[in-house]
Amino acid sequence: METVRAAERALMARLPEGALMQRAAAGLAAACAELLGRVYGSRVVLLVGSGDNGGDALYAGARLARRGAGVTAVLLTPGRAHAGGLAALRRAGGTVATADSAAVDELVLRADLVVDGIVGIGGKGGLRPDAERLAGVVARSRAAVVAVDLPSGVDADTGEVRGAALRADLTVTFGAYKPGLLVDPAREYAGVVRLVGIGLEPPPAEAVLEALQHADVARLLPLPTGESDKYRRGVVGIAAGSARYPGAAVLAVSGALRGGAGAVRYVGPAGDAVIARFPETLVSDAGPAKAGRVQAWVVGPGAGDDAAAVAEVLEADVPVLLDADGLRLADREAVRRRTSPTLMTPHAGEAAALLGVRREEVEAARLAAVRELAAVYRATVLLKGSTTLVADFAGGPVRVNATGTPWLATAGSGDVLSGLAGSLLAAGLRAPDAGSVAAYLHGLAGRFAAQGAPTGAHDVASHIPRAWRDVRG
Ligand SMILES: NC(=O)C1=CN([C@@H]2O[C@H](COP(=O)(O)OP(=O)(O)OC[C@H]3O[C@@H](n4cnc5c(N)ncnc54)[C@H](OP(=O)(O)O)[C@@H]3O)[C@@H](O)[C@H]2O)[C@@H](O)CC1
Ligand SMILES: [K+]
Repeated sequence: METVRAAERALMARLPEGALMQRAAAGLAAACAELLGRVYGSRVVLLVGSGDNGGDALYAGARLARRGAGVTAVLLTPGRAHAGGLAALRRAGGTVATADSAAVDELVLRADLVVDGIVGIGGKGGLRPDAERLAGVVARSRAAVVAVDLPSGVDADTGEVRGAALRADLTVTFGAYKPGLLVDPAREYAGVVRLVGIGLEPPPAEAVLEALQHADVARLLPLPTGESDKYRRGVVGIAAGSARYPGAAVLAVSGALRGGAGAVRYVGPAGDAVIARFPETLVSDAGPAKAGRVQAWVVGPGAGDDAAAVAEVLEADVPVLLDADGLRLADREAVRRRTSPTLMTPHAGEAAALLGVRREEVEAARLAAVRELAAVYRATVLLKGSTTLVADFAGGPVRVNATGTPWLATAGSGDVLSGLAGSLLAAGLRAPDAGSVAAYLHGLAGRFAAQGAPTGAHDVASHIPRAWRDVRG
């Protein structure tokens, strides 16, 4: 499993700094050269802060200057720039300016490439005023922007962005991905992220985030054996849909049929619509308590105000997935009391309502929000959005899903996800695995369905089998 994590400052500090910085600068310079195409004669501006992040930029700038680029370092804190890097740049023929000199805006506006070495993992707080002003000039420039380690102004550990930050086309990061490069809103500022190995392997036990890859998902997928019958493969119960929203039931069932459970049992008022589309569904209109045995429940998509169904499901001693109206109707104490796993799948708006904060606060601090919700409900929480996060109340790394696509932001897409994740729960996956595997398959299916064009939720569901095949290789 590829582990992504917060920057490990203590570990880095024990290693020979000069050597690591040279490796970092070499990787950075190579990426810049690739982006420039032709290095000789190009105009490069380095924005240099007072720490080692600026040192990386200076050494990389020296490498580009040796290959014939015109390189100017703009120092934000003259007198405190990395001394070795500055000397190397000067030796290579680079020039130096200070951020307050009148010519700096012109330099930035005419540059082919701007290298953001203002601040890296050592940054605290947002950009300071002089850096903020420069960020504005960079935004007006046509230059390509390469961020060193991470875009200056974003929070490396949380992905939060308070105030202005540099917007990069490419971020060259060293040793390990930082949460700020993977979690929105910071992720948006990073552009394409390239990892340059510098010989630092983070200890997995200290990971803050982790991302499943194909091989991890393939290991977790529930596969039938010779012994399997439909009951051994698990029955998933779907309590969803209403007279007003029968489509939510159909879509949740469409996801559930492709999640590995042996059978799907539907309970609710949309049975006719479900059967018409998926005749293999077991349908009943009695409440969940009378529906017969299931190995996991999904409750909520399009369910309207059926609080009784939600309460009945929460009493069941099997894993429960709460989505949409189910999140709103569930009693917090009833969820906390449960001894079987609960998986909650809110989007930012629903998470905000549950936490009693504004939606913008959840969007600005997704990592903190998903952890808090998991702790408050003693549940596993899958926070949907441009980067889907899965946190468990027991702690451990938060899982970030890498397969999503903006095309998935379409009506009914969440209903498909809930059915799929519920089916994986019924097939025996742990709640964090069911949530993260479902998000992974759903994201891939969304990509296959969309292929660069708008798509509907039913189409995403019908591409789930292709996602399975893709994962299994
Ligand atoms: N260690 C290693 O082995 C390797 C590390 N590497 C590289 O080093 C980077 C980390 O370097 P670092 O620790 O020197 O911190 P860094 O991010 O440059 O910033 C700290 C400086 O900035 C200042 N400052 C703080 N906040 C600020 C703000 N908001 N706005 C402006 N300034 C602010 C603060 O000074 P202050 O003014 O607060 O006294 C301090 O001087 C890392 O990201 C990677 O690029 C690679 O070479 C690989 C090997
Ligand atoms: K930076």
